[in-house]
This record gives sequence, structure tokens and C-alpha cells, in this order.
Amino acid sequence: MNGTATAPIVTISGLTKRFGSNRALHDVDLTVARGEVVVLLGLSGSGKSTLLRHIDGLESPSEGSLDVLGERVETLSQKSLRSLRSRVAMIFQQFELVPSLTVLENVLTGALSRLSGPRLGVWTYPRALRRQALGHLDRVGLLEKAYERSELLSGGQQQRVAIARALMQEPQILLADEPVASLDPESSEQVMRLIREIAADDGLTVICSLHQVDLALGWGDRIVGLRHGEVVLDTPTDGLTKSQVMEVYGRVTPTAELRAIETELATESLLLTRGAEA
Ligand SMILES: Nc1ncnc2c1ncn2[C@@H]1O[C@H](COP(=O)(O)OP(=O)(O)OP(=O)(O)O)[C@@H](O)[C@H]1O
Repeated sequence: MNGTATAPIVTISGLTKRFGSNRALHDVDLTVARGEVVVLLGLSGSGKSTLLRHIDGLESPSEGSLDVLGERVETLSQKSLRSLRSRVAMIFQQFELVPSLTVLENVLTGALSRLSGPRLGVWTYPRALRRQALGHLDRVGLLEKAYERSELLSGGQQQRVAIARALMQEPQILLADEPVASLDPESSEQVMRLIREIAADDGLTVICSLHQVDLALGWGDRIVGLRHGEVVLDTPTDGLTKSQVMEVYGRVTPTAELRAIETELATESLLLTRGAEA
């Protein structure tokens, strides 16, 4: 974490979200400091994506409040929400690039919120933005791929393009929803290292959901564990071991559920290994 910057950038108080009778989040309190890298961990369905979507103003709370970049998210008009979202970038498990567009044009679309009107083709973007986009591609190590169609890139490369696109927003917060869930272990490390480096260099605040405890321990400043929509763990990663994370889950988790976590991790790692071998 950037030691000089510790002012809260996200403050969530008593956040509860219900979808019909299903309670996705329950009484979540969370404060994130500027420049912090926070990892959300939890079983499938524990509420990680729903929490990220609230921070981005894509969901409105059933109860509670969210203060993001000094704005009370749940009170904002659609126009103000769009303005907030332009300062909060998001990357996803499936990258969400436009496959038929070049890598450079995909990156440029990250600047659309700063432009008026639609753009079609790299040359319809101002030269300063093209230069900026190429700079971001250089930063993520993909400058030589600028004019290739994005669908021709590997998963790890596509996620790095998505990161470059996110940087075009000049964001203050990067939300990452399982950014490495579709990647092999080596690409996962590479993407997490890149996110970590950018956060350190730019003082960017990162909130990232992951399934892999090892990655969370390696790349996060802090781990927030969710279970059935409740925060059951919130601790700095410094000095924390994997078994301690599992223990903390264990203390609040019946043995069968702890086994489910381990099975989920084992299955995921098997699938990734098979994917890498294919
Ligand atoms: N739009 C929605 N409508 C109804 N239920 C939803 C909606 N979005 C999420 N949920 C429910 O909220 C709960 C939390 O889901 P969420 O996607 O946030 O979990 P998650 O921890 O991100 O899971 P995963 O790791 O599988 O992505 C789940 O029970 C899910 O079915």
C-alpha cells in the first residue's frame, strides 16, 4: 500500500442487499483506504460480485449506505452515477473485450466516457488519446500487439488489454471481479503482479475478488472474507499464512463447508492445469 495515502476512499455501512427473498449481502461494514489493495475471498454465491457491483453503483442497496470517492452512491442521479463510474474502472473474469476490434481500439474505448459521441476506428480518436493508449499498452507489455485483433490474444494477454483499457479511464479505484479465474497459474501470477505494480505506482485503490487463497495472500494488503453475504474475516495479509486463513474460515465455518472450499480450490486448480495442458 502507498504509505502516504491512507484516507478512506470507500466507506460502506450496514449494507444489506436482498434479491426477492434471497439475501445476498447482510450488514456489511467496510472501509477501504486510498491506495489499498483489498482481496475479497469467499465461496461461490457469498456476495463478492454483488459487493463490487454496489461500489460501482450498478446495484442499489436494500439497506445501508455507500460512500465512494466522496459521493453517497445510493442517492445519486443516473447522470452522477455515470460520472462516478468513469472514475471507477472494472475488469472481469471474461475480459469483456470486443473480439473483432484491434487491441488498440479496445483500449481506446476506455476513454469513451471522456468523449462526446460514438467513435468507430482508431483514427476517429484524438491523437493524444491514441498516444496515451499506446503508452498503457507498453506498460502492460503488449505494445507490439496494438494492431492485432483482440480475439487472437491469449487469455492472460486479453486481461492485460482489459487493464490497459481500464487505465484509459484514469480511474481512482479499480474493481476486479475474479480477474484470473479463467487463466492458468502463470498468467494469473503475471496479471496479479501487474495489478499490484500499477496500484503501487499510481496510488490506485484495488478491490479484487479471488478464489485462490495463495494469490490473495501474495498480492493483497488485506483479505476480506465473505460468507453468506456477511463479512467473516477482515485482516491484513502481512504475516498471515494460508492455514490461518483456512482456520479463520474454519472457526466460523462448519467442517463440511470448509471441505467444500478445499474441493472448490482443488477442482479449480485441476481445471486450470488441464486448460494449460490443452
Ligand atoms: N441479479 C440478481 N438477481 C437475483 N439474485 C442474485 C443476483 N445477483 C446475485 N444474486 C444472488 O446473490 C448471491 C450472491 O451472488 P454473487 O454473484 O454476489 O456471489 P459471488 O461470491 O460473487 O459468487 P461467484 O464467486 O460464483 O461469482 C447469490 O445467491 C446469487 O444467486
